[in-house]
Amino acid sequence: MNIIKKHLAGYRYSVNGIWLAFRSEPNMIFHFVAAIAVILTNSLLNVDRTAWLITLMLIGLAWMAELFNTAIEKLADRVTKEQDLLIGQVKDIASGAVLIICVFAVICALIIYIPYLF
Ligand SMILES: Nc1ncnc2c1ncn2[C@@H]1O[C@H](COP(=O)(O)OP(=O)(O)OP(=O)(O)O)[C@@H](O)[C@H]1O
Repeated sequence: MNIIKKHLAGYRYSVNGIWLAFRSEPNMIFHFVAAIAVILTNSLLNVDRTAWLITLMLIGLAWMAELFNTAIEKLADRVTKEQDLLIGQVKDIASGAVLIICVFAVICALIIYIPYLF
């Protein structure tokens, strides 16, 4: 019973983490709007099951990258808020991870949607 309680408490912390990221990171709103746009486009174009799977995975990966980026930024700010070369590099690399998944998501979206449009 204790194990189940602990496990369920873990979900509460995780959901709290997602909520905190939404509150502290404006980019999360962008990712949310992009996810809604993708879901609407998929429905309007009536895309096949594979396209749904790929786009949903990309949404998940983009959100995951943004959450890691937000966590790393917070940790970096805890280390120091002074200008620091390494902290700057750490933040740039974390934000680069988000950019990479977003660029590949756009490329995948073009490959998936273009045949449905023309
Ligand atoms: N303490 C620091 N020392 C050196 N450079 C920093 C420092 N804090 C931030 N920077 C630089 O400023 C950039 C933006 O950092 P900031 O903490 O404002 O993130 P942000 O604008 O929320 O980024 P993101 O859009 O990725 O969420 C970093 O990528 C880094 O290049």
